[in-house]
Amino acid sequence: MSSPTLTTSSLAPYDAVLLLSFGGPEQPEDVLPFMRNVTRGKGIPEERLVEVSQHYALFGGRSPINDQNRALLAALRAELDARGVDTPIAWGNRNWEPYTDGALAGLRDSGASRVLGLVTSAYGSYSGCRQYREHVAAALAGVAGAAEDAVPADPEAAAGVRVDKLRHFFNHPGFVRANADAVVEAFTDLAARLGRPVAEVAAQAPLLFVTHSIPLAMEAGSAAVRPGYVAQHEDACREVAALVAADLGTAPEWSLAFCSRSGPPSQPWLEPDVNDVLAERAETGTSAVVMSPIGFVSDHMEVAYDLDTEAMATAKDLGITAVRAGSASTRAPFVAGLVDLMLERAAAERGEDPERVTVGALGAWPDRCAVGCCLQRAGVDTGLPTISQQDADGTTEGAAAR
Ligand SMILES: CC1=C(CCC(=O)O)c2cc3nc(cc4[nH]c(cc5[nH]c(cc1n2)c(C)c5CCC(=O)O)c(CCC(=O)O)c4C)C(CCC(=O)O)=C3C
Ligand SMILES: [Fe+2]
Repeated sequence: MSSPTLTTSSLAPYDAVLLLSFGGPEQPEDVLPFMRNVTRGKGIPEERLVEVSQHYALFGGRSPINDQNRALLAALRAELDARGVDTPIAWGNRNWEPYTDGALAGLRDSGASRVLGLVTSAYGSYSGCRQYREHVAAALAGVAGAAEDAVPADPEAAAGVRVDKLRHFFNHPGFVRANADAVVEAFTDLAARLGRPVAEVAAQAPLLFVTHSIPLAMEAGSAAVRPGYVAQHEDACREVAALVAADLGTAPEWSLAFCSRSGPPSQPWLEPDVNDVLAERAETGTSAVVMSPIGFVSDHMEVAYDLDTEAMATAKDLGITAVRAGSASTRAPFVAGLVDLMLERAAAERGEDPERVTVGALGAWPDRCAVGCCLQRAGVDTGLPTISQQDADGTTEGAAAR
């Protein structure tokens, strides 16, 4: 869905784009070291580590996420080429190879000094926003040769590379359209399985949007400055459901459920869990559902295990026919929307006033986060160096934190 206002074929002032993602193991020996990277300092119980390692073992010790990012990288390259943009695009992960520091060092060595970072998280929270911003700052410190426990206050200046993170895209029309297309396909598939008209099925089978649960303290942290993680999801869900209703001629009843809860049992996380929702639904007579993994950009391990393996088994036990909709992955509207966002941001950095295309009620996410946005725990600002943040006075001119 390319916007008519974004016809320029330049990403100037950016020298390069960096796709930033979570990373995942690619062979059995990688699983435990990857898990330790992810959970370092997070207070995740050892039993949970062992349990999640077994999810990876079920899939031969290989997460699908890296191949999905390779596919996204190729799709973005093709879309940039189609628009006549030859800006290079690289890829780095937070938790596994290829790591962000190596990608940044490579970009710097090839002469890049301004990089546009695209994080594969649609929604803002510590997990999807600040944790990546702190991670890039630490990676830049590494590129600059600083010790791991002595991150300079301005890692971008030290490394000679500035990284701007692209705004969150949960309410961008490309992401919403891609998810809606996938849900329409899922209802069509469900109707075929039941041998009934799709409009009739959409009127009766609930649409369960599913996302990653986070601790309540992290949810509160996400909601301190802007509408929080849950509010962002509800906005996206409402928009996806409206497009589905327009396509199918019937508005499905929808709700938001959570998966992949972690952490100690004493720590409250967002609920309801998708398995509990299925059980409640079965009790009130539901016999068919569509599950849309709206919180996930691709069908990585949370989708492959928590939805396709665990929730599907729950549904089967309960006698519910369930179809899992696809994710945005490399669907054309999503990929085109991401390139629209890159062009929008580049125009803004050139001092132009591009249209900030969004759907829903929340408006465009700011290009730079406010101080105190997306803290890990509400009210606790560790003050760690981060990229893509405003200065304390709300400007972006200072050197310390962008
Ligand atoms: C909001 C969110 C997203 C969605 C946004 C986004 O996409 O960024 C996401 C994505 C992902 N999470 C992933 C994997 C894991 N997440 C874990 C743990 C955690 N996730 C959390 C949140 C999120 N996570 C949180 C609050 C924790 C507790 C520890 C902490 O506070 O950080 C653990 C440790 C074991 C466990 O506890 O489950 C693993 C292995 C993978 C890779 C999958 C693959 O390999 O295909 C991906 C894409
Ligand atoms: Fe996670």
